Amino acid sequence: MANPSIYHATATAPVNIAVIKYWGKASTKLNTPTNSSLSVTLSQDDLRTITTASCSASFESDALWLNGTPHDVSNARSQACFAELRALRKAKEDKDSSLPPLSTYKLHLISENNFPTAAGLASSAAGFAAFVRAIADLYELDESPTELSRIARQGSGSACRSLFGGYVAWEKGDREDGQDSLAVQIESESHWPTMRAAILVISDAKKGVSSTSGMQATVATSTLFPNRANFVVPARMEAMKKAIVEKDFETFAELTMADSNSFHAVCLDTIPPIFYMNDTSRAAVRVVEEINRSAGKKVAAYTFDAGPNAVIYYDEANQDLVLGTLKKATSNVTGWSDKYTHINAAVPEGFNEAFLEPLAGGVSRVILTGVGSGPLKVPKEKALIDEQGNPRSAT
Ligand SMILES: Nc1ncnc2c1ncn2[C@@H]1O[C@H](COP(=O)(O)OP(=O)(O)OP(=O)(O)O)[C@@H](O)[C@H]1O
Ligand SMILES: C[C@@](O)(CCOP(=O)(O)OP(=O)(O)O)CC(=O)O
Repeated sequence: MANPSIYHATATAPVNIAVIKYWGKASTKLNTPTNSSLSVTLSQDDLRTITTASCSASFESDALWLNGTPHDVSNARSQACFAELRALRKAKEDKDSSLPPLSTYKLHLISENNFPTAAGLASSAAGFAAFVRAIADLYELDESPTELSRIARQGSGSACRSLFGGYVAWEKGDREDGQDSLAVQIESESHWPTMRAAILVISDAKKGVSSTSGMQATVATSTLFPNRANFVVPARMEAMKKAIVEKDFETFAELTMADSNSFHAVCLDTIPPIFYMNDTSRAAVRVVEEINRSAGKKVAAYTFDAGPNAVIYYDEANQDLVLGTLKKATSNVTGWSDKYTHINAAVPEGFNEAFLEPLAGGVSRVILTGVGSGPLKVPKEKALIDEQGNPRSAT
């Protein structure tokens, strides 16, 4: 028999990979950034978090199960998200006394990522976006994704961008209280639907230096950093928005690669230095540069987050050039199945094949995906809880 006193809602949320990177906090308490950033939301057909938010008068404490294991929610970031969402629900209940008092109930969240957690594949972004979206749906909140992004930002900065599909900016904001540090959609996924991303998984181990501690060390010690945050990124944000609006892939590629390199340069300039890229990552950079050189124009753009994995953006029009080359180097790894059997493993004319070998051995898996939508509602019957409120798996 269903337990009528358990309320629940389920949502999925996407990963986003920044092309102008967030690196540096203006306030660690508010989790506001030193610079604005901009990302592409990736398709949930390939990478997604699914989260069921449930609440009941019978629950004794707030709790989260992540991939089947209890996960701490006593940290300030999760607590900030809970508190803000409860306050919005409470305001609704105060206006309408017929509403059940969900804001007074403890929350149980059950969440699953269908990709490695804490491995530089933006799990915290999809994770906190799904966390906030699912609770907002449970509470039937009317706030817009931009308003909810202010809450998700406090869970993990990059999460604020995962509340939208397509091309998303996180405007750093200027206010002391962080209220204007929000995500906005620049263009939806349908504006430039031919944008594709090939992720080369070089390591799915948990990374050595977390983004949070890494960026704080950079702000504290890098002399290159103020120039990046105050001058380089603001100009790039404007140029990147224009490139996206105009669907100008060459400019998009130039800016994406330059910004990834600038971010990893300030990491190297941190004391002690932080290395996220490894030899295989650098081999991926050389392969992309060689694809572009031999094609005579920029048809591919690499970017690396706080880990060694490469994300390579390209336009579907150049799929054969880009995927053909990547397939030639990595055809033995998983990810090339089904939809990609027709891609001929071949390099562009004039491509120097000596660049392929250093990449070949270091890639463990490819994930071939594209631009995608923001969070989605999941029907009640697919919730990650059973009728008694116990966790159950999505698969
Ligand atoms: N589905 C989820 N629900 C709630 N929290 C999550 C979820 N997935 C990940 N997280 C949180 O994010 C943390 C991992 O974030 P971390 O920044 O270390 O790695 P990452 O996001 O995979 O990498 P990066 O942000 O550098 O790309 C987890 O330990 C957990 O606290
Ligand atoms: C390199 C990045 O991926 C850093 C992401 O940092 P997080 O959003 O994980 O950091 P916290 O706010 O401390 O949780 C660049 C980016 O996504 O913009």
